[in-house]
Formats: sequence, C-alpha cells, structure tokens
Amino acid sequence: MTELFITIRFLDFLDVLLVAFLLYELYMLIKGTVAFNIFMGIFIVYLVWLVVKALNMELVSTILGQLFGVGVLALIVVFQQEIRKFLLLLGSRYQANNKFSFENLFPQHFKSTTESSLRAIVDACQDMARTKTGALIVIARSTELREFAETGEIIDAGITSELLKSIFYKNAPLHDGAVIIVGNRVRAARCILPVSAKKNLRPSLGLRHRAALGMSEQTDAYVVTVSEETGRISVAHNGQLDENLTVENLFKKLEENHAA
Ligand SMILES: Nc1ncnc2c1ncn2[C@@H]1O[C@H](COP(=O)(O)OP(=O)(O)OP(=O)(O)O)[C@@H](O)[C@H]1O
Repeated sequence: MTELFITIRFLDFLDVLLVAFLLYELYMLIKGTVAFNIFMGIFIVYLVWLVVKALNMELVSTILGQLFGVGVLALIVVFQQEIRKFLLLLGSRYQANNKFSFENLFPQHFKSTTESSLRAIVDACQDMARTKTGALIVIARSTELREFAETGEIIDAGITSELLKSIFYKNAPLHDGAVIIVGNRVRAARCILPVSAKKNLRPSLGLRHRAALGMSEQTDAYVVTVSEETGRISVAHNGQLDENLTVENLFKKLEENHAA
C-alpha cells in the first residue's frame, strides 16, 4: 500500500488533473445537447467492453474492440462541431489571458470593433426595438467568420446605424438572415447561421434566437438579436442568451469585450 503511494509521481497527479479538466470542459460544452446523449451511449458501450474483457468473453469483447478501433474516426465525424468548439474555446481563452498570445505574435488582420462602431450598432438596435424590426447581428471577435459571411451577400461597408436599419427594414431585399460585422465593417448581410441543437430551450424561442445561440456555440462572436415580436434586445455569447437587455447594458456588454 505504502509502495503504491510512493510510486505516484507529481506528473501522475498532473495527468489526472488534466484529464479531469478536459472532461469537465467537454461536459460543459455538450450538456443539454444531443451530443451529450451520444457521448453517454458511447461511454456505456465502453463500460460494457471493459466488463466483458474482464470476464474473458472473447466474442463480444472482440466485436466491441473492433468497433472502438474504427470508432475514433466515427467520433471525429459525429463530434465535429464539439471538437471545433472545444479547440476554439481553448484558443480564445489562451488569447484572452496571455500577452504572448497568437494574437500578439500573429496579429489578426482586422481591428477590434471600436467604441463608435459599437455605438452605431447599439443605436440601430434601439431604433429597431422601438419599431419592432427583427434583427440578427453577429460581431466577430477572434476570427473573420468567412464561412458564414459567404452564405450571404458580401457588403463590406462602414458601420452606420442608418445602414443597419435599412438592411433590416421590413421587406428590404437583405432583411432576412444575419448581418456579420468584422472589425469596423459590415462584412455581409442575409447570412445563414447554424441553429442551436440544445434540447432544453424554451419552446417560445424562435429561429432567430436559436440561430443566435447556435452561432455563439460554434464561435466566440457576440450575436445581438432584436425581436420582431416583442422588440426585446438579447445577446448570445458562449452558448448563453442574455434576454431583454437595456440599450445601456447592451453597450456595456459589447464594449467590455470588443473595444480596442
Ligand atoms: N438560421 C438562421 N440564420 C439566419 N437568420 C435566421 C435563421 N433562422 C431564422 N432567421 C431569421 O429569423 C427570422 C425568423 O424569426 P422567428 O420569428 O422564427 O424567430 P424568433 O426568435 O421568434 O424571432 P422574433 O422574436 O423576431 O419573431 C427569419 O425571417 C430570418 O430572418
């Protein structure tokens, strides 16, 4: 018994801590999503495999063993979104906390959204909330979101409150879908965003808000919505939706995270 404790090295302890951390992050990413059920399914099959192996049940353990052999590839396909999110999360946390970050070593080729651009976005939201004009605005942070911008119409214009309002004006040709802001430019409009697959969302949450959530699950962008139904302003970030924000709260939230 004493021998067992003596042979445990500091690195083993670190090893366990690291695995616990990774499992915790994975749990936080997939909880409430369909991926969680898939993960639990795989975990149960893995437990069964361990038991049948321990009991020397050759046939079942060989079949399950083979399954796990090719399973890694299948897992990458099934958990593609989660793996992407996980790596993005690690990358953006590293960037946020480290002055020797990738961002500093290899500066992104767009500037952070400035306070005046954020003010223009917030002003537009205020007016659209008053007139109950539906809006969906994605504000990029660490990546340009090119693959999402390319689903819509590329605009590449300076940000003004008037431009945003005219894009979302009811029946205007570009009002459907999302606007993507990169740095201080309106990069694209009419973009299609991924819809959240979370199962425990309130049923009254419509597609606009689900798309905002979905986008915030897959990227580190802030996604602002104005509800056409209620005129309420919400922000999605990191898979969380903050609803019914005041204009000042919206500005504070965006400023804390975007202004250069
Ligand atoms: N995947 C998507 N990507 C981009 N925009 C989307 C997406 N899904 C829906 N939208 C936008 O949301 C609009 C529909 O919103 P819907 O009424 O279903 O949502 P909601 O969350 O109830 O919003 P509201 O409160 O404004 O009614 C669409 O007309 C479209 O402009």
